[in-house]
Amino acid sequence: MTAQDLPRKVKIVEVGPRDGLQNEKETIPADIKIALVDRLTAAGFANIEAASFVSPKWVPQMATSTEVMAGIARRPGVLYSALAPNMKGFEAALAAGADEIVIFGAASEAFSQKNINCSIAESIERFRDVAEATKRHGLRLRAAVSCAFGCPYQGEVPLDAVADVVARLRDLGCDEIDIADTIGVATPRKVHEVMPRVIREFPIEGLSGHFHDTYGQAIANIYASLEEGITIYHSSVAGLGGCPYAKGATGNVATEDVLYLMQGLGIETGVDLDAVVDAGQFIAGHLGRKSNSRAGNAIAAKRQQ
Ligand SMILES: CC(C)(COP(=O)([O-])OP(=O)([O-])OC[C@H]1O[C@@H](n2cnc3c(N)ncnc32)[C@H](O)[C@@H]1OP(=O)([O-])[O-])[C@@H](O)C(=O)NCCC(=O)NCCSC(=O)C[C@@](C)(O)CC(=O)[O-]
Repeated sequence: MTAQDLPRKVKIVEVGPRDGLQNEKETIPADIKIALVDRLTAAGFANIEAASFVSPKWVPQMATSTEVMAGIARRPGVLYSALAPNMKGFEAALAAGADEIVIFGAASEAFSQKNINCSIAESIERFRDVAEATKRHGLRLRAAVSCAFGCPYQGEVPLDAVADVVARLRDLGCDEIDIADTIGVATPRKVHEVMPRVIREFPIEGLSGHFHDTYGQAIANIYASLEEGITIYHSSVAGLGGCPYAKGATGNVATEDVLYLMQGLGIETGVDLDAVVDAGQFIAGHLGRKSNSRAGNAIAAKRQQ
């Protein structure tokens, strides 16, 4: 396969304000989160994961989600997504005006227990109510499948387990399903095994690749996913993040790096790389550390010359 055969256009879902920030120890003021989302909106993303309505005891950083959703300057046509693990989360996300509800399950029993305190089967039952309510209110429904490429607790995750969860989430009426490498252990070979298997269960146009970059493989894994025809990718500005229930896992692949890759391949994203570099420098500055984006730092350094 050559670069000519890759998709010509992809959707990048910016998950920095949620997946990126949820793991930060210091409480980030809502106005900083709002300023970040507004910068990302201005950069041209069609979909931003802005909030998470989960137990504040489990993930304290997301406790300001209602305030964040109320404060952002929404651009018409942009989807602002929010995580909701149960009906309590759904009601809060609905009241906050989320455009898309994200339920989040796992292909690994052990991870499901640690992350949402229930088995995979129980999670599907909880999600059923959320899915029905989401559809009833005319909102979009997305689902994440954590540990699709490996689990921090049980290690190897069988392909059939991934496919089975994808099929169960499909049956709940999901519009989009995220195939997540929660701990960043995948390599392209694994991607070429997992993606074709899940494509058999769910329309390819609605499948996304959600890669963490713990082992530095995320860009290679995205390229492998492009070769499989996947056209939706998640990334986090400045490479923010890590999962609170996956120790040692680093952030999502940096959005700036993904945009640089897509630009180089001539693949349309509709997102302004320079504006994302600015957003990355803004949030890294607030956190008092260097951005994790190689491309973002290189572009920022070049501007100083
Ligand atoms: C799912 C639960 C709630 C179960 O937690 P539980 O303790 O089994 O739930 P519960 O129903 O027994 O409720 C316990 C307490 O939480 C409250 N509660 C219950 N639900 C909510 C809610 N929605 N919003 C606010 N509060 C809530 C509830 O009211 C109660 O409060 P109390 O009476 O003790 O004061 C808990 O395990 C939880 O919140 N987990 C969150 C885990 C999480 O957010 N993980 C990170 C996101 S997933 C991720 O990052 C992976 C992803 C998506 O990016 C893809 C990838 O890379 O893999």
